Amino acid sequence: VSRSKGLRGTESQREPRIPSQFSQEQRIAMKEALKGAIQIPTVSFSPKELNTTALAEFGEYIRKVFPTVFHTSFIQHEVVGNYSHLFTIKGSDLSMQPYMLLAHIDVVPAPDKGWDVPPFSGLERDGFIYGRGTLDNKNSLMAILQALELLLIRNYIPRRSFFIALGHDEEVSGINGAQKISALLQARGVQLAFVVDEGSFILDGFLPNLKKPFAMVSVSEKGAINLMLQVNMTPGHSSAPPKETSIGILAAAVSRLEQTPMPNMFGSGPLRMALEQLANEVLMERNYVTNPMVRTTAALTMFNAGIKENVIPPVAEAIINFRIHPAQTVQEVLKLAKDIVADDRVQFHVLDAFDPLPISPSDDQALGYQLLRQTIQSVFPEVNIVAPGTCIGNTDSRHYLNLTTGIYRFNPVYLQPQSFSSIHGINEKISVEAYETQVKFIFEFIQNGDTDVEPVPHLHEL
Ligand SMILES: CCCCCCCCCCCCCCCCCC(=O)N[C@@H](Cc1ccccc1)C(=O)O
Ligand SMILES: [Zn+2]
Ligand SMILES: [Zn+2]
Repeated sequence: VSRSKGLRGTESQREPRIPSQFSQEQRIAMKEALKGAIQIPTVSFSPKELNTTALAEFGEYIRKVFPTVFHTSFIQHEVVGNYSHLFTIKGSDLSMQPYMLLAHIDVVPAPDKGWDVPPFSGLERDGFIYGRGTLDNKNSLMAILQALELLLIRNYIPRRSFFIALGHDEEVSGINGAQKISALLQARGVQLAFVVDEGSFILDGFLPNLKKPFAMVSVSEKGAINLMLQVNMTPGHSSAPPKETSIGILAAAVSRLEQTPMPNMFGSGPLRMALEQLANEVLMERNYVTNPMVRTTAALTMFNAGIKENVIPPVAEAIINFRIHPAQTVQEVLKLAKDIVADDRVQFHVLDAFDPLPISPSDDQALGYQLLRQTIQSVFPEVNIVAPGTCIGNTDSRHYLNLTTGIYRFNPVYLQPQSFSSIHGINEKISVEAYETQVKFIFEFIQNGDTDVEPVPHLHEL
């Protein structure tokens, strides 16, 4: 948490800096490009149900909208896993370790109901572009390519190499996109200085006792367990019901899980330093958006039982989606869940699970974190708190653990609680101004990446 600069700036750059000012024509073109991206319905329904027609169309679209990116001699473009894209931008100084920018092409489904404008229309209303993907995550994808296109047409040549990885199945696990790109780079012996992905924002109005917005750069993300609970009982005629049925036993078990919060871990994990000063423990756990920051959560997401109205069902099943706080492990959460359920008739089947992700460095020597902080300070001078935090969901970045210890999740966009609800919800939108600022941020960030690794010590202050 600091206001001071952590990296040496322009004196270590060899090329003159390109100012992040864009013509009126360019500003119109960039917002129209985002609208066009929103109009392609790249929806992921499940790992096996992707809109492959839309994903292929999206590949054609970026070729059309960003011609310079695709026709620059020092940029290599590859399609991975049929629909994901990997760009290798070769810098002039191969002694500098490369980094990687991530974004994803796919979006979650968006039924029309409840939207002010159709979710795949990309319509502009009152200065906002509406549609699925405007915050998650076509804004990042388009802003990255747009910033690079604008730099290239001004003859920019990077010193430090970098990669851009655009996954096509993040919303359904990333195993055919990000995971394949990661394996490809590993096979090539690539090691990255750091990775920047989606996963956090400039948070505005989330903490009741903090009026000022603050930039939360997530240095970890929660683990997860998909746990299937199953109760098997003897079936029979519904006219003579037993005292307890599989449905009743299971319902009671999941209700106990829902009603018994996991322990409050406030003060543990990467948020510790910042939160102890920024936040109030009790107020945080009362709010459903901030509660996941302080504990492991348990969401009852699927329930299945019964075969006929007049048959006592043999089996009842439920799925609980846990998101594990960085201060806990899969094994600890399973033990807690067993103690809460406290019924041997309820069988536990772990469908899949992973521990919280390692905590990336955020000290003065951490290049990725310091570059983000430096760029936040210059593009958002009004934001004077930058704090490390935890991402409450999972992102494609978890597939790149083999390539780097520096994984940072941050979108340079203001987020209010209302806009948080629109992510995976209704009326997802971004203001034209916020999108332009995101392009500017990446335009600056890429140039900042060319600085030498010479962190300058700074004072910690709030
Ligand atoms: C200290 C102040 C606390 C304020 C808390 C406010 C939190 C607001 C931050 C909002 C960021 C939310 C962005 C989360 C990105 C998660 C992306 C996502 O939805 N991922 C899926 C991926 C997935 C994983 C596994 C299987 C299928 C899909 C997810 O479910 O996590
Ligand atoms: Zn996303
Ligand atoms: Zn998402």
